[in-house]
Amino acid sequence: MHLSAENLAARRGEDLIFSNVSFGLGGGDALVLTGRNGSGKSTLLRVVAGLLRQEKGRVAWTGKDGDSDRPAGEASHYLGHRNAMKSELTVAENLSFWKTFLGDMAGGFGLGVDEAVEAVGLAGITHLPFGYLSAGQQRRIAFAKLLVAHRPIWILDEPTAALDTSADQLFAQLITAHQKNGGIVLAATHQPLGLEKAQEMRMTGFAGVSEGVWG
Ligand SMILES: Nc1ncnc2c1ncn2[C@@H]1O[C@H](COP(=O)(O)OP(=O)(O)OP(=O)(O)O)[C@@H](O)[C@H]1O
Repeated sequence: MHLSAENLAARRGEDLIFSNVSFGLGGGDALVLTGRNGSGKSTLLRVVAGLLRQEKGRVAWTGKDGDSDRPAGEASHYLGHRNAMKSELTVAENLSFWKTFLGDMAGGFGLGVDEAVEAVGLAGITHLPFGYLSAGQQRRIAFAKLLVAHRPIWILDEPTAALDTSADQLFAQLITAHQKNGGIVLAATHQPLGLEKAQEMRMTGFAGVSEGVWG
């Protein structure tokens, strides 16, 4: 499996936010985007997820079965700043909706709703409306959405915002487990996620990017 981005450029409104961004990730790889506020991290994630059209360049993934040059969004989970859950529905109803709506892609199976909630440390609250949960609990349930349907690519925008230290560690373990299963992770963050073997790409706005290794 391979996710590749070549010479991407993106515009928001009138402004070119970045250009000439390229990377290639294979199964098990993680790329962490860092950089100041407004440097274009969320914009790049949204382009890769297929939620925003790029100005230039291409992004594509090739599946295990040789299914090549497909839009990366087809194979991705996207966890944005917002949690994509309905406040008035219960946790179980929200996650069941996503499990049915997304379904599993070839190559893996999502967890059941109860198992996924347990995996994010919140067993026993699936009957509560999502809107009753604390900000950190809501973020944990949003993360459980990644577990209920199989997608090889996880695109994560500030996944640990509003989380306590134990949740930070839990998310790092879940992301690492995804990598060990051959998954790809692309994440934007202002704080180290504690991932093993993650590459870093520092977004510097229109001036370009520099690459290094995180941790
Ligand atoms: N809809 C829009 N129209 C015009 N400009 C936008 C729009 N959305 C974002 N921008 C601008 O695009 C630039 C990049 O924003 P982006 O959200 O990608 O940055 P970021 O690196 O993720 O920032 P942060 O660290 O604050 O989350 C910013 O200058 C922002 O003001």
